[in-house]
Amino acid sequence: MEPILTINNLTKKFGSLTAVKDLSFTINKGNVYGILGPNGSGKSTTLGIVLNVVNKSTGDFQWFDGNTTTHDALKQVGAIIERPNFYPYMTAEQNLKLVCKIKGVDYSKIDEKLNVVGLLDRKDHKFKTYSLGMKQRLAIASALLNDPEILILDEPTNGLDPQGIHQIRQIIKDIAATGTTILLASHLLDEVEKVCSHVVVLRQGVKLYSGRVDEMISSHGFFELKAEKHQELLDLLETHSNFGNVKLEDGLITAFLNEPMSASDFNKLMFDKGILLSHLVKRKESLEEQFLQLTDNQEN
Ligand SMILES: Nc1ncnc2c1ncn2[C@@H]1O[C@H](COP(=O)(O)OP(=O)(O)OP(=O)(O)O)[C@@H](O)[C@H]1O
Repeated sequence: MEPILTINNLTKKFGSLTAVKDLSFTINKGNVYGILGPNGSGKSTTLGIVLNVVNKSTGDFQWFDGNTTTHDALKQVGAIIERPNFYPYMTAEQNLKLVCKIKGVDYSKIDEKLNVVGLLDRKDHKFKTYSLGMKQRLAIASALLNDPEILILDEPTNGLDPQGIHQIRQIIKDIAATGTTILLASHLLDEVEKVCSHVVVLRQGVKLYSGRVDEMISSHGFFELKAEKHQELLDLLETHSNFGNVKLEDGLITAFLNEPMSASDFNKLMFDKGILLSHLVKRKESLEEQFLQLTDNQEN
């Protein structure tokens, strides 16, 4: 496996607040990674550090094989960590020409990248006439102009309507299918499930889980769960054939998942009953526990 980004024991403090704590993970070439966590869990801070816009406190990170400086490595990184910002009275094409000049990229890339994001037929329209979704797609086209090794996106579907969300997710998948590595931050489990192959789950700056998305919840084993609608959750688990050994102790429910279950089926089950989990811990083995925090996954 070819490493794109390796993060080792990274910590970031803002005064007395620890935004990222002792975080380690590796991004390998060709995969789609999500950093998943509720607001304030340290996602943007982590992205900011590896993109050199936020200073780390302690720990380390290295791009690629570690033989390139961060400054040089970032020339092979496309990133969108802010709201798309282009000249409003210039067309999409004119805006991208400016980006090409700054990045030293040939204009011939413009049509190619506008095509990737489905904006080729709108390239003569002024940026200010674009919808939010189109603005985000233009930002993606812009980030792709120099054919980056990795595309980094912070909350790529925030504020978009369902159609806009669907389009952006599909575009990300299309880009990934061409071999570009993707790293996106999201507070939506749904987004990570639909788009990502791998995930790093953060809560209050601490890594709770990292690994494949499909292994996050799908394999059978013991779970600890908590929800406000306590009784409903108990009833659901007790009557559902795929759960056994359901117990309640000190407000914490434990259950055994008899058969593998996809994360989306699991969430649908909870969602249909109106149950919002505040805590879900999967006990993979008795000694090694893997934690998942799904607190705000269904609020949107
Ligand atoms: N420049 C800063 N100064 C002080 N505190 C900060 C600064 N930037 C972030 N923080 C704090 O660090 C913590 C992590 O913030 P961060 O933005 O990384 O979280 P996040 O997971 O990206 O959440 P969100 O989706 O809300 O941006 C938060 O408590 C935030 O208030």
